[in-house]
Amino acid sequence: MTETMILDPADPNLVFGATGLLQTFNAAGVLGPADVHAATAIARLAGEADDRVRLALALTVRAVRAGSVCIDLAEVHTTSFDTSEVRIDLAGLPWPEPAAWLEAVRASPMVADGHDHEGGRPLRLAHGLLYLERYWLQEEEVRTEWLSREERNPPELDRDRLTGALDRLFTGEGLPAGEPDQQRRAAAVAALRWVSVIAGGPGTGKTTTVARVLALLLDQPGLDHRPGRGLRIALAAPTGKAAARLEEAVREAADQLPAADRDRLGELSASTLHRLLGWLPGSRGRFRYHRGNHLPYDVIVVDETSMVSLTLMARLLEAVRPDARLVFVGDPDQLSSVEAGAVLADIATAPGPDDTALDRGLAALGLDSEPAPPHGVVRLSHTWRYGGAIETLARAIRDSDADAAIDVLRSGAEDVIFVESDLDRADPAGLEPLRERVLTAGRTSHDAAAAGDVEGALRGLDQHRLLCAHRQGPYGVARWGAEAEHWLIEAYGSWAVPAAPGSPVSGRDRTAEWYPGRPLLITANDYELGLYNGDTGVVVATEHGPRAAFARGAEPTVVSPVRLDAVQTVHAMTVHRAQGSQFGCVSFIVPPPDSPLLTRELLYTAVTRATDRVQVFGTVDAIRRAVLHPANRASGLRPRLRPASSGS
Ligand SMILES: Nc1ncnc2c1ncn2[C@@H]1O[C@H](COP(=O)(O)OP(=O)(O)OP(=O)(O)O)[C@@H](O)[C@H]1O
Repeated sequence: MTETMILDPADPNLVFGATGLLQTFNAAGVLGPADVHAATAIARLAGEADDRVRLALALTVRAVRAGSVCIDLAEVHTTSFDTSEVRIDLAGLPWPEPAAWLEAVRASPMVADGHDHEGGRPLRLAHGLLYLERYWLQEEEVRTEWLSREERNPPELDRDRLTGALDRLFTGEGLPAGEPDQQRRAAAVAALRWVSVIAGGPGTGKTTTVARVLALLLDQPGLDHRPGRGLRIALAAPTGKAAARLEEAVREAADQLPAADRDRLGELSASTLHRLLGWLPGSRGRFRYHRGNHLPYDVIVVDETSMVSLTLMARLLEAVRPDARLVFVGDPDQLSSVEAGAVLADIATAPGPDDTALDRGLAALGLDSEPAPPHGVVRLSHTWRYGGAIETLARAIRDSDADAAIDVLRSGAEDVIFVESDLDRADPAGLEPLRERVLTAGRTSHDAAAAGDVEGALRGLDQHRLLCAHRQGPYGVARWGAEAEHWLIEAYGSWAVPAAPGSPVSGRDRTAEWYPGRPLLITANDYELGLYNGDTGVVVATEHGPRAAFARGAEPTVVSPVRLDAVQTVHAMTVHRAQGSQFGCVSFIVPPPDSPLLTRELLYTAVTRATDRVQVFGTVDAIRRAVLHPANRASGLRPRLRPASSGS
């Protein structure tokens, strides 16, 4: 929901009847109606009359909506909750004095005070942070499940076989002289631990490494090596699109393995995490597999882990047998999940105790040139897919080097275009590269779709994607999607629109609405169809009438439009929604420098969605601001990823 500062009696964001601090913070746009209502109702039930405690509760609810797991009462007055598209002046608000506020919260009957306090209260104050109890429990679950896997005796392995397989599968060929083979190291760590992370940016060979890790494990003696028997392997990702990409990429990587390894691997398919966990209709977050009914797999690989929320990670970890290997794959520098948590980034940056078992294991494999990485996280840094200006730009953003990022943007490189333009205007200058890409990709997709070519239409769809940070306003999806649609109509005429301009909705020609090449966005999960919020597809003309096609590994999902409940036309989308996908060309509308959404992770994620060309539209000030401002998601996981005895 967009927050606003405007005090308008008809404003749906204002809660009439709110009192005290809740009213003030609601009127200022810090708290939304959901936060105020939740805090009022819970405080009433708990008999809590202290205004400051009600405010703390409402802010905790607000923080979760903005992606944080908890709040720090001493810091919250400086927090810009980053779902807001408008910056709110926090300094002018009547923030309670922090020490007294903390004491009031600590004494409240709504608050369980301390790590070990019994549960059953709505809030928990632990390690200086205030949580909704539900998120505290999930964070504890992730922490303890992760640590219990670290503390178990390492998996038993035949070291000689492992060394032989590492030598066969990781030759280091193609790496610059002297550069250590981090893929080999990541594979060894994945084999030697119950839980590990293969981290890296696009094209660093994460999936290639996954295929080889699986080959290493299948090479171990004592297993029935027939595909589908012996070692039971699951591949999963948070979205349908990401699962489809994982399946395809593992298949391609497997094709490059020596024949015997390839045969042992067989055909692997990937699913969404929801499907893996056994989504139950109408169960509101309960899954078929859980602590009391573990998943049957021996190895579970999860791709695009940056998109996994705290809640989903907690459900996954409890559902996985303690003696199953978990390999997480992802890019910790990307935006975090839409829902609360930044689990991958937390784990990838958490300090850890010395891992002596892993040190010994790596030494036995001759991989002891560096100490064992904390928490089994190995970062791949060599890029194999492309080395052009996109990579240089991504690296500069990740390294927080604003001057270097601006140099690349202005370098005139073929694959990085920077249009320095004031997008706040009605008719901004320099949009020609954007218009050209919109028209070319639209044409390709339409022509293939009109000819009934599903694959071609889907390929056209991925040729170009227009990304924004905001939904509304001069920098938002609504404006830029309409702009793109306008260009398409102007260039190609009526096929590019759902109905003739100006025609009343009731008089709409239903077939015209499903015109070939119409780009679609799914806006709610549909587990029956296996389509998920954020999936994109395209309408294709078939002999049976128009059909909606979605990329799904080897076989696209093709469904009748009447079966789609939550779908809209997508000419532009948010960067968040584009996570887990890549496109030939990406055009990114950079928000203004004062946008709370403008973070390093946002810019990095937008830029790295492109494989061949990125077009950035905005100002140098906004780029500089983004590069220098990392996202700020509060969570207690990073500092607490160590045994409780060493840090409560
Ligand atoms: N060690 C290697 N030697 C040669 N080529 C490699 C190596 N590792 C990866 N590649 C090649 O680099 C490309 C990217 O690899 P891969 O798809 O595994 O990367 P990724 O990190 O999974 O990428 P993304 O995150 O974009 O999906 C592939 O074409 C792959 O064949």
